[in-house]
Amino acid sequence: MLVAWDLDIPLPEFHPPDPHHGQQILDKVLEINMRGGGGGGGGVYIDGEDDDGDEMVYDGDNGVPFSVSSFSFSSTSLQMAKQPVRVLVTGAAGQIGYALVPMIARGVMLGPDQPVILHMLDIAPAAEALNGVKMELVDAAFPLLKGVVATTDVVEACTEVNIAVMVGGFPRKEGMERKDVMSKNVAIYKSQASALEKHAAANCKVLVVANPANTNALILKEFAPSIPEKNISCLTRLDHNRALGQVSERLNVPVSDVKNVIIWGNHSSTQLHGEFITTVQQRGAAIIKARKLSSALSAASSACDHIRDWVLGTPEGTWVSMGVYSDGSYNVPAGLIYSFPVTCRNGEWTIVQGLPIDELSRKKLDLTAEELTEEKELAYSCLS
Ligand SMILES: NC(=O)C1=CN([C@@H]2O[C@H](COP(=O)(O)OP(=O)(O)OC[C@H]3O[C@@H](n4cnc5c(N)ncnc54)[C@H](O)[C@@H]3O)[C@@H](O)[C@H]2O)C=CC1
Ligand SMILES: O=C([O-])CC(=O)C(=O)O
Repeated sequence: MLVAWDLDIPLPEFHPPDPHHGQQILDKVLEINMRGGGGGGGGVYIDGEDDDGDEMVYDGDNGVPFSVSSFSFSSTSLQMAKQPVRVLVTGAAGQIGYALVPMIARGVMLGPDQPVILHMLDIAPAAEALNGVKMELVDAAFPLLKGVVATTDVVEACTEVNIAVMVGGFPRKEGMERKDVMSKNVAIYKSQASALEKHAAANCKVLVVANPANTNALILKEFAPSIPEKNISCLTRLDHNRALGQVSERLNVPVSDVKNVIIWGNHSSTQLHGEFITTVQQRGAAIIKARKLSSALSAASSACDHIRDWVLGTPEGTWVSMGVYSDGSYNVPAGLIYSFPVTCRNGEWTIVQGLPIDELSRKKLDLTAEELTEEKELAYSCLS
Protein backbone atom coordinates (compact mmCIF):
# COMPACT_ATOMS: atom_id res chain seq x y z
CA MET A 1 0.00 0.00 0.00
CA LEU A 2 1.36 3.39 -1.00
CA VAL A 3 0.40 6.58 0.71
CA ALA A 4 1.27 9.78 -1.12
CA TRP A 5 0.62 12.77 1.07
CA ASP A 6 1.32 16.45 0.59
CA LEU A 7 0.12 17.92 3.86
CA ASP A 8 1.93 17.97 7.14
CA ILE A 9 -0.90 16.37 9.06
CA PRO A 10 -0.52 12.96 10.69
CA LEU A 11 -2.92 10.49 9.12
CA PRO A 12 -4.35 7.95 11.52
CA GLU A 13 -3.66 4.33 10.70
CA PHE A 14 -6.08 3.36 8.01
CA HIS A 15 -7.96 0.07 7.80
CA PRO A 16 -10.14 -0.12 4.72
CA PRO A 17 -13.63 -1.26 5.61
CA ASP A 18 -14.31 -4.93 5.06
CA PRO A 19 -15.75 -4.94 1.55
CA HIS A 20 -19.06 -6.67 1.12
CA HIS A 21 -18.50 -7.27 -2.55
CA GLY A 22 -15.12 -9.01 -2.37
CA GLN A 23 -12.57 -8.39 -5.09
CA GLN A 24 -14.95 -6.26 -7.13
CA ILE A 25 -15.01 -3.57 -4.49
CA LEU A 26 -11.32 -3.86 -3.73
CA ASP A 27 -10.65 -2.95 -7.32
CA LYS A 28 -12.99 0.00 -7.24
CA VAL A 29 -11.27 3.31 -6.72
CA LEU A 30 -13.06 5.14 -3.97
CA GLU A 31 -13.40 8.84 -3.61
CA ILE A 32 -12.57 9.67 -0.05
CA ASN A 33 -13.51 12.89 1.56
CA MET A 34 -11.73 13.99 4.65
CA ARG A 35 -13.17 16.54 6.95
CA GLY A 36 -12.35 17.41 10.49
CA GLY A 37 -13.33 19.59 13.38
CA GLY A 38 -11.82 20.49 16.70
CA GLY A 39 -12.81 18.84 19.98
CA GLY A 40 -16.14 17.25 20.93
CA GLY A 41 -17.49 15.17 18.13
CA GLY A 42 -14.75 16.47 15.81
CA GLY A 43 -12.36 14.04 14.27
CA VAL A 44 -11.12 12.63 11.05
CA TYR A 45 -13.56 10.91 8.78
CA ILE A 46 -12.79 9.05 5.65
CA ASP A 47 -15.82 8.09 3.71
CA GLY A 48 -16.67 6.80 0.31
CA GLU A 49 -19.21 4.84 -1.63
CA ASP A 50 -18.99 1.47 -3.24
CA ASP A 51 -20.58 0.57 -6.57
CA ASP A 52 -24.02 0.27 -5.02
CA GLY A 53 -23.81 3.58 -3.31
CA ASP A 54 -23.38 2.00 0.15
CA GLU A 55 -21.54 4.43 2.36
CA MET A 56 -18.31 3.31 3.96
CA VAL A 57 -16.89 5.40 6.77
CA TYR A 58 -13.68 5.46 8.70
CA ASP A 59 -13.63 7.68 11.75
CA GLY A 60 -10.15 8.26 13.14
CA ASP A 61 -11.57 10.59 15.79
CA ASN A 62 -8.28 12.18 16.66
CA GLY A 63 -9.66 15.68 16.78
CA VAL A 64 -7.23 17.13 14.22
CA PRO A 65 -8.89 20.26 12.82
CA PHE A 66 -8.47 20.40 9.11
CA SER A 67 -10.24 20.31 5.82
CA VAL A 68 -8.43 18.96 2.80
CA SER A 69 -8.98 17.70 -0.69
CA SER A 70 -9.95 14.20 -1.66
CA PHE A 71 -7.83 11.18 -2.32
CA SER A 72 -8.53 7.74 -3.63
CA PHE A 73 -7.41 4.19 -3.01
CA SER A 74 -7.55 0.87 -4.74
CA SER A 75 -6.68 -2.61 -3.53
CA THR A 76 -3.02 -1.96 -4.35
CA SER A 77 -2.58 1.67 -3.56
CA LEU A 78 -3.79 4.56 -1.49
CA GLN A 79 -2.89 7.70 -3.34
CA MET A 80 -3.53 11.37 -2.87
CA ALA A 81 -5.64 12.58 -5.77
CA LYS A 82 -4.91 16.27 -5.98
CA GLN A 83 -7.76 18.63 -6.66
CA PRO A 84 -7.56 20.08 -10.18
CA VAL A 85 -6.02 23.52 -10.47
CA ARG A 86 -7.87 25.92 -12.76
CA VAL A 87 -5.52 27.64 -15.18
CA LEU A 88 -6.69 30.53 -17.34
CA VAL A 89 -4.98 31.25 -20.65
CA THR A 90 -6.19 34.38 -22.39
CA GLY A 91 -5.56 34.75 -26.11
CA ALA A 92 -5.74 30.96 -26.20
CA ALA A 93 -6.58 30.83 -29.91
CA GLY A 94 -3.37 32.68 -30.75
CA GLN A 95 -0.01 31.20 -31.48
CA ILE A 96 1.42 31.27 -27.94
CA GLY A 97 -1.89 29.93 -26.63
CA TYR A 98 -1.76 27.07 -29.11
CA ALA A 99 1.71 26.09 -27.91
CA LEU A 100 0.95 26.69 -24.24
CA VAL A 101 -2.28 24.82 -23.55
CA PRO A 102 -0.96 21.35 -24.42
CA MET A 103 2.08 21.99 -22.22
CA ILE A 104 -0.19 22.82 -19.31
CA ALA A 105 -2.41 19.82 -20.01
CA ARG A 106 0.67 17.56 -20.05
CA GLY A 107 1.86 18.68 -16.62
CA VAL A 108 4.79 20.76 -17.85
CA MET A 109 3.63 23.77 -15.84
CA LEU A 110 2.37 22.27 -12.59
CA GLY A 111 3.90 18.81 -12.47
CA PRO A 112 3.05 15.32 -13.67
CA ASP A 113 0.65 14.56 -10.81
CA GLN A 114 -1.34 17.80 -10.85
CA PRO A 115 -4.71 17.61 -12.62
CA VAL A 116 -5.78 20.81 -14.34
CA ILE A 117 -8.91 22.42 -15.71
CA LEU A 118 -8.10 24.78 -18.56
CA HIS A 119 -10.01 28.02 -18.96
CA MET A 120 -9.39 29.48 -22.41
CA LEU A 121 -10.47 33.00 -23.33
CA ASP A 122 -10.39 34.73 -26.67
CA ILE A 123 -12.43 37.38 -28.45
CA ALA A 124 -15.54 36.73 -30.55
CA PRO A 125 -13.80 36.81 -33.96
CA ALA A 126 -11.53 34.01 -32.72
CA ALA A 127 -14.34 31.91 -31.21
CA GLU A 128 -14.31 29.28 -33.92
CA ALA A 129 -10.54 28.89 -33.78
CA LEU A 130 -10.79 28.66 -29.98
CA ASN A 131 -13.31 25.86 -30.33
CA GLY A 132 -10.88 24.11 -32.66
CA VAL A 133 -8.21 24.27 -29.95
CA LYS A 134 -10.69 22.78 -27.50
CA MET A 135 -11.44 19.93 -29.92
CA GLU A 136 -7.74 19.20 -30.23
CA LEU A 137 -7.32 19.16 -26.46
CA VAL A 138 -10.10 16.59 -26.22
CA ASP A 139 -8.57 14.56 -29.05
CA ALA A 140 -5.18 14.51 -27.36
CA ALA A 141 -6.73 12.69 -24.34
CA PHE A 142 -4.41 14.25 -21.78
CA PRO A 143 -4.81 12.21 -18.57
CA LEU A 144 -4.29 15.27 -16.33
CA LEU A 145 -6.85 17.41 -18.14
CA LYS A 146 -10.07 17.30 -16.14
CA GLY A 147 -12.03 19.92 -18.03
CA VAL A 148 -11.89 22.69 -20.62
CA VAL A 149 -13.79 25.96 -20.54
CA ALA A 150 -13.48 27.72 -23.92
CA THR A 151 -15.25 31.03 -23.92
CA THR A 152 -15.38 34.60 -25.13
CA ASP A 153 -16.98 35.67 -21.85
CA VAL A 154 -14.34 37.15 -19.58
CA VAL A 155 -16.32 36.51 -16.39
CA GLU A 156 -16.80 32.83 -17.19
CA ALA A 157 -13.12 32.60 -18.12
CA CYS A 158 -11.91 34.14 -14.86
CA THR A 159 -14.26 32.38 -12.47
CA GLU A 160 -12.41 30.46 -9.74
CA VAL A 161 -9.11 30.36 -11.62
CA ASN A 162 -6.05 29.69 -9.48
CA ILE A 163 -3.50 30.71 -12.10
CA ALA A 164 -3.99 33.24 -14.88
CA VAL A 165 -1.60 33.40 -17.83
CA MET A 166 -2.49 36.57 -19.67
CA VAL A 167 -1.40 36.20 -23.29
CA GLY A 168 -4.35 37.89 -25.00
CA GLY A 169 -3.47 40.96 -27.02
CA PHE A 170 -1.69 42.03 -30.15
CA PRO A 171 1.89 41.13 -31.04
CA ARG A 172 4.28 43.64 -32.58
CA LYS A 173 5.30 43.34 -36.21
CA GLU A 174 8.73 43.74 -37.78
CA GLY A 175 10.23 47.18 -37.14
CA MET A 176 8.08 47.93 -34.09
CA GLU A 177 9.17 48.19 -30.45
CA ARG A 178 7.10 46.28 -27.91
CA LYS A 179 5.72 49.46 -26.42
CA ASP A 180 4.24 50.27 -29.86
CA VAL A 181 1.41 47.81 -29.12
CA MET A 182 0.66 49.60 -25.87
CA SER A 183 -2.35 51.53 -27.14
CA LYS A 184 -4.01 48.31 -28.30
CA ASN A 185 -3.13 46.12 -25.35
CA VAL A 186 -3.19 48.21 -22.22
CA ALA A 187 -6.98 48.68 -22.26
CA ILE A 188 -7.39 44.90 -22.30
CA TYR A 189 -5.40 44.67 -19.08
CA LYS A 190 -7.43 47.35 -17.39
CA SER A 191 -10.73 45.62 -18.16
CA GLN A 192 -9.53 42.09 -17.44
CA ALA A 193 -8.08 43.24 -14.10
CA SER A 194 -11.58 43.82 -12.76
CA ALA A 195 -12.83 40.44 -13.95
CA LEU A 196 -9.92 38.68 -12.27
CA GLU A 197 -10.32 40.68 -9.10
CA LYS A 198 -14.00 39.85 -8.81
CA HIS A 199 -14.08 36.26 -10.02
CA ALA A 200 -10.72 34.52 -9.69
CA ALA A 201 -9.98 32.28 -6.72
CA ALA A 202 -8.44 33.92 -3.69
CA ASN A 203 -4.67 34.00 -4.01
CA CYS A 204 -4.78 33.59 -7.80
CA LYS A 205 -1.29 33.96 -9.28
CA VAL A 206 -1.12 36.10 -12.42
CA LEU A 207 1.51 36.03 -15.15
CA VAL A 208 1.27 38.69 -17.88
CA VAL A 209 2.88 37.68 -21.16
CA ALA A 210 1.33 40.12 -23.66
CA ASN A 211 3.49 43.11 -24.54
CA PRO A 212 4.47 45.49 -23.19
CA ALA A 213 4.49 42.85 -20.49
CA ASN A 214 5.78 44.84 -17.49
CA THR A 215 3.45 47.75 -18.08
CA ASN A 216 0.40 45.58 -18.81
CA ALA A 217 1.11 43.80 -15.51
CA LEU A 218 1.38 47.13 -13.70
CA ILE A 219 -1.94 48.31 -15.15
CA LEU A 220 -3.55 45.01 -14.17
CA LYS A 221 -2.21 45.47 -10.65
CA GLU A 222 -3.47 49.05 -10.39
CA PHE A 223 -6.97 48.16 -11.59
CA ALA A 224 -7.22 45.06 -9.38
CA PRO A 225 -6.21 46.61 -6.07
CA SER A 226 -7.47 43.70 -3.98
CA ILE A 227 -5.19 41.17 -5.70
CA PRO A 228 -2.03 41.10 -3.57
CA GLU A 229 0.84 42.76 -5.43
CA LYS A 230 2.96 39.68 -4.76
CA ASN A 231 0.58 37.72 -6.98
CA ILE A 232 1.08 39.77 -10.13
CA SER A 233 4.09 39.18 -12.34
CA CYS A 234 5.26 39.47 -15.92
CA LEU A 235 7.30 37.23 -18.15
CA THR A 236 11.01 37.97 -18.45
CA ARG A 237 11.84 34.29 -18.18
CA LEU A 238 12.05 34.09 -21.95
CA ASP A 239 14.94 36.59 -21.93
CA HIS A 240 16.46 34.64 -19.05
CA ASN A 241 16.19 31.37 -20.98
CA ARG A 242 17.57 33.03 -24.11
CA ALA A 243 20.61 34.14 -22.10
CA LEU A 244 21.08 30.59 -20.79
CA GLY A 245 20.82 29.31 -24.35
CA GLN A 246 23.40 31.79 -25.65
CA VAL A 247 25.91 30.95 -22.91
CA SER A 248 25.40 27.27 -23.61
CA GLU A 249 25.94 27.68 -27.36
CA ARG A 250 28.96 29.95 -27.04
CA LEU A 251 30.75 27.84 -24.44
CA ASN A 252 29.54 24.58 -25.94
CA VAL A 253 28.25 23.33 -22.62
CA PRO A 254 24.84 21.77 -21.93
CA VAL A 255 22.26 24.41 -21.11
CA SER A 256 21.44 22.47 -17.94
CA ASP A 257 24.95 23.34 -16.70
CA VAL A 258 24.31 27.09 -16.93
CA LYS A 259 22.39 28.98 -14.26
CA ASN A 260 21.88 32.27 -12.43
CA VAL A 261 21.81 34.73 -15.30
CA ILE A 262 19.79 37.85 -14.49
CA ILE A 263 17.38 39.92 -16.52
CA TRP A 264 16.98 43.31 -14.88
CA GLY A 265 14.07 45.63 -15.59
CA ASN A 266 11.94 45.81 -18.66
CA HIS A 267 11.16 43.12 -21.26
CA SER A 268 12.52 45.53 -23.88
CA SER A 269 15.73 46.64 -25.52
CA THR A 270 16.96 48.61 -22.50
CA GLN A 271 18.49 45.60 -20.81
CA LEU A 272 22.30 45.64 -20.39
CA HIS A 273 24.48 45.77 -23.51
CA GLY A 274 27.45 44.13 -25.25
CA GLU A 275 27.29 41.75 -28.23
CA PHE A 276 26.04 38.85 -26.15
CA ILE A 277 23.38 40.98 -24.52
CA THR A 278 22.35 42.59 -27.78
CA THR A 279 21.74 39.11 -29.16
CA VAL A 280 19.49 38.30 -26.22
CA GLN A 281 17.79 41.71 -26.37
CA GLN A 282 17.15 41.53 -30.09
CA ARG A 283 16.21 37.86 -30.14
CA GLY A 284 12.49 38.64 -30.25
CA ALA A 285 13.02 40.89 -33.28
CA ALA A 286 15.26 38.28 -34.95
CA ILE A 287 12.52 35.67 -34.55
CA ILE A 288 9.91 38.00 -36.01
CA LYS A 289 12.22 38.61 -38.97
CA ALA A 290 12.77 34.90 -39.48
CA ARG A 291 9.24 33.58 -38.85
CA LYS A 292 7.20 36.64 -39.74
CA LEU A 293 5.55 35.88 -36.42
CA SER A 294 6.80 36.51 -32.92
CA SER A 295 8.19 33.77 -30.71
CA ALA A 296 5.62 31.28 -29.53
CA LEU A 297 6.97 27.91 -28.46
CA SER A 298 9.81 29.45 -26.47
CA ALA A 299 7.41 31.98 -24.93
CA ALA A 300 4.99 29.20 -23.97
CA SER A 301 7.74 27.07 -22.52
CA SER A 302 9.15 29.99 -20.56
CA ALA A 303 5.69 30.80 -19.19
CA CYS A 304 5.54 27.21 -17.90
CA ASP A 305 9.00 27.61 -16.33
CA HIS A 306 7.92 30.87 -14.67
CA ILE A 307 4.79 29.39 -13.07
CA ARG A 308 6.41 26.05 -12.23
CA ASP A 309 9.24 27.68 -10.32
CA TRP A 310 6.88 30.13 -8.62
CA VAL A 311 4.50 27.41 -7.47
CA LEU A 312 6.86 24.49 -6.91
CA GLY A 313 10.00 26.42 -5.94
CA THR A 314 13.40 27.15 -7.49
CA PRO A 315 16.12 24.52 -7.10
CA GLU A 316 18.54 25.10 -4.21
CA GLY A 317 21.26 27.56 -5.21
CA THR A 318 19.43 28.75 -8.32
CA TRP A 319 17.71 32.01 -9.03
CA VAL A 320 15.49 32.92 -11.96
CA SER A 321 14.28 36.21 -13.44
CA MET A 322 10.71 37.34 -12.83
CA GLY A 323 9.05 40.67 -13.49
CA VAL A 324 7.64 41.53 -10.05
CA TYR A 325 6.40 44.52 -8.10
CA SER A 326 9.43 46.49 -6.98
CA ASP A 327 9.87 47.09 -3.27
CA GLY A 328 12.82 49.44 -3.82
CA SER A 329 15.47 46.70 -3.81
CA TYR A 330 18.67 47.68 -5.66
CA ASN A 331 17.40 51.28 -5.58
CA VAL A 332 14.86 50.49 -8.27
CA PRO A 333 11.89 52.82 -7.77
CA ALA A 334 9.17 51.08 -5.78
CA GLY A 335 5.91 50.51 -7.58
CA LEU A 336 7.18 49.36 -10.99
CA ILE A 337 6.90 45.85 -12.34
CA TYR A 338 10.61 45.25 -12.81
CA SER A 339 12.55 42.07 -13.52
CA PHE A 340 14.76 40.93 -10.64
CA PRO A 341 16.63 37.77 -9.75
CA VAL A 342 14.32 35.83 -7.43
CA THR A 343 14.16 32.55 -5.60
CA CYS A 344 10.81 30.92 -4.89
CA ARG A 345 9.62 28.77 -2.04
CA ASN A 346 6.14 27.79 -0.82
CA GLY A 347 4.53 29.71 -3.67
CA GLU A 348 6.26 33.00 -2.82
CA TRP A 349 9.07 34.78 -4.65
CA THR A 350 11.85 36.66 -2.87
CA ILE A 351 14.27 39.08 -4.53
CA VAL A 352 17.88 37.90 -4.22
CA GLN A 353 19.64 40.61 -2.22
CA GLY A 354 23.21 41.84 -2.01
CA LEU A 355 24.46 41.12 -5.54
CA PRO A 356 27.26 43.47 -6.62
CA ILE A 357 26.21 46.11 -9.19
CA ASP A 358 29.03 47.84 -11.07
CA GLU A 359 28.83 51.40 -12.37
CA LEU A 360 27.80 50.49 -15.89
CA SER A 361 25.14 48.09 -14.67
CA ARG A 362 23.85 50.76 -12.28
CA LYS A 363 23.34 53.14 -15.20
CA LYS A 364 21.50 50.49 -17.15
CA LEU A 365 19.35 49.47 -14.20
CA ASP A 366 18.33 53.12 -13.89
CA LEU A 367 17.73 53.50 -17.62
CA THR A 368 15.37 50.54 -17.82
CA ALA A 369 13.55 51.87 -14.72
CA GLU A 370 13.17 55.25 -16.44
CA GLU A 371 11.75 53.53 -19.48
CA LEU A 372 9.21 51.74 -17.31
CA THR A 373 8.21 55.01 -15.65
CA GLU A 374 7.68 56.56 -19.08
CA GLU A 375 5.70 53.52 -20.22
CA LYS A 376 3.48 53.86 -17.18
CA GLU A 377 2.69 57.46 -18.13
CA LEU A 378 2.05 56.43 -21.72
CA ALA A 379 -0.23 53.63 -20.54
CA TYR A 380 -2.32 56.06 -18.51
CA SER A 381 -2.52 58.45 -21.46
CA CYS A 382 -3.79 55.54 -23.61
CA LEU A 383 -6.44 54.77 -20.99
CA SER A 384 -7.72 58.31 -20.62
N1 LIG B 1 6.72 38.55 -22.60
C1 LIG B 1 7.23 37.80 -23.56
O1 LIG B 1 8.32 37.24 -23.39
C2 LIG B 1 6.52 37.62 -24.86
C3 LIG B 1 5.37 38.29 -25.13
N2 LIG B 1 4.72 38.10 -26.32
C4 LIG B 1 3.46 38.82 -26.51
O2 LIG B 1 2.37 37.91 -26.27
C5 LIG B 1 1.21 38.40 -26.95
C6 LIG B 1 0.55 37.27 -27.73
O3 LIG B 1 1.39 36.84 -28.76
P1 LIG B 1 0.87 35.78 -29.85
O4 LIG B 1 0.22 34.63 -29.21
O5 LIG B 1 2.01 35.55 -30.76
O6 LIG B 1 -0.22 36.65 -30.60
P2 LIG B 1 -1.45 36.15 -31.47
O7 LIG B 1 -1.94 37.31 -32.23
O8 LIG B 1 -1.11 34.91 -32.22
O9 LIG B 1 -2.52 35.74 -30.36
C7 LIG B 1 -3.07 36.66 -29.49
C8 LIG B 1 -4.49 36.24 -29.21
O10 LIG B 1 -5.04 37.15 -28.28
C9 LIG B 1 -6.39 37.33 -28.65
N3 LIG B 1 -6.95 38.52 -28.04
C10 LIG B 1 -6.94 39.80 -28.49
N4 LIG B 1 -7.62 40.59 -27.64
C11 LIG B 1 -8.03 39.81 -26.63
C12 LIG B 1 -8.79 40.04 -25.48
N5 LIG B 1 -9.27 41.26 -25.18
N6 LIG B 1 -9.05 39.01 -24.65
C13 LIG B 1 -8.62 37.77 -24.95
N7 LIG B 1 -7.91 37.48 -26.06
C14 LIG B 1 -7.62 38.49 -26.88
C15 LIG B 1 -6.36 37.35 -30.18
O11 LIG B 1 -7.65 37.11 -30.74
C16 LIG B 1 -5.39 36.23 -30.45
O12 LIG B 1 -6.04 34.98 -30.57
C17 LIG B 1 1.69 39.56 -27.83
O13 LIG B 1 1.42 40.79 -27.17
C18 LIG B 1 3.18 39.32 -27.91
O14 LIG B 1 3.90 40.48 -28.22
C19 LIG B 1 5.19 37.24 -27.27
C20 LIG B 1 6.35 36.55 -27.05
C21 LIG B 1 7.11 36.69 -25.83
O1 LIG C 1 9.63 40.34 -29.61
C1 LIG C 1 8.41 40.29 -29.55
O2 LIG C 1 7.62 41.11 -29.95
C2 LIG C 1 7.82 39.09 -28.84
C3 LIG C 1 8.54 39.02 -27.58
O3 LIG C 1 8.28 39.73 -26.65
C4 LIG C 1 9.75 38.18 -27.57
O4 LIG C 1 9.92 37.31 -28.44
O5 LIG C 1 10.56 38.39 -26.67
